[in-house]
Amino acid sequence: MTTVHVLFIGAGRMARAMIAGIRRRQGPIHWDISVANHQDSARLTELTTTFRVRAQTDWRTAAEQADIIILAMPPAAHQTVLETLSHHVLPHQLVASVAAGIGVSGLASKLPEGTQCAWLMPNIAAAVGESMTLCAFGDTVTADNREKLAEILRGLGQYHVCTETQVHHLTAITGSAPAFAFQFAEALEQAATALATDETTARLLVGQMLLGSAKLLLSGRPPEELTDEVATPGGATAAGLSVLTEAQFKTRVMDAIEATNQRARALAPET
Ligand SMILES: NC(=O)C1=CN([C@@H]2O[C@H](COP(=O)(O)OP(=O)(O)OC[C@H]3O[C@@H](n4cnc5c(N)ncnc54)[C@H](OP(=O)(O)O)[C@@H]3O)[C@@H](O)[C@H]2O)C=CC1
Ligand SMILES: O=C(O)[C@@H]1CCC=N1
Repeated sequence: MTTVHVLFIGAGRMARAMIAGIRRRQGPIHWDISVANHQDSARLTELTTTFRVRAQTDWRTAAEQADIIILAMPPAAHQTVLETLSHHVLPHQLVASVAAGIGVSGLASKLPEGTQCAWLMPNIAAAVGESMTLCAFGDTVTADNREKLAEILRGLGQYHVCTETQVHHLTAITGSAPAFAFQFAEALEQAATALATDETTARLLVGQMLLGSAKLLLSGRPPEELTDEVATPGGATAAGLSVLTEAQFKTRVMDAIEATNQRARALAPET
């Protein structure tokens, strides 16, 4: 079995979800994973014991051994880290960032010319192998490194290769929208507990309802058609849908998407 060395710089929520996803998959590669963060040593200890990863107090040492370096830290931390990394990165290595707004061109512009770069936009469901991850590759990435990264992304769930511009526009849809879905779930759970049941039951009812709805969507049927199938003409669901329409539900969702993507662009360091 091939061993591939992966270094995560940043050990927060996204790194944890990705490592959990990678460790779930029984694929053709053995992943030797190192993890570094800024200062939270308790976090590194927790990751080490849970996921068989190596904690690194100085990522520069581990960077030399890495085949793939994944930047999983806030966009604002990239400038300094990339400046240092540019003195260490080697031509055969792949540098990938999951930071919102960063862009594969932004990444490449701060590293030596020809450095192999990729920009990923996973989501938190990577932890359960159900992320919808976007991936934009830089021009210089070799077929071998594309395949290695693809193997990581298969561990996280589904992935979709697209352009950098598409990742900018779709960040809110795949990276952030799980939080919107969780807010919807929270509102439904609150209604369920206020009206009829306990919290555990409410979680099951709402979670299974969302899972079933997602499966129907993934079967390829359009949401308008599925909505019509639920809403019997003149029936109960139609009354609830009118309230959402009155509140301009779809417009508000679009506003949230735009605000998210704008903020992502603003957080990224200038190229
Ligand atoms: N959370 C999500 O669902 C998603 C997040 N992302 C992206 O993932 C990235 C991380 O987000 P998230 O995990 O939520 O954030 P967290 O705040 O949970 O984690 C950030 C991590 O980065 C580390 N860090 C900060 N500065 C540095 C530095 N200079 N050098 C090394 N490590 C550093 C922190 O270390 P310490 O704790 O020691 O300070 C921490 O481990 C962001 O760029 C975000 O845009 C992308 C898609 C989804
Ligand atoms: O909130 C954030 O900035 C990150 C980007 C996508 C999801 N979380």
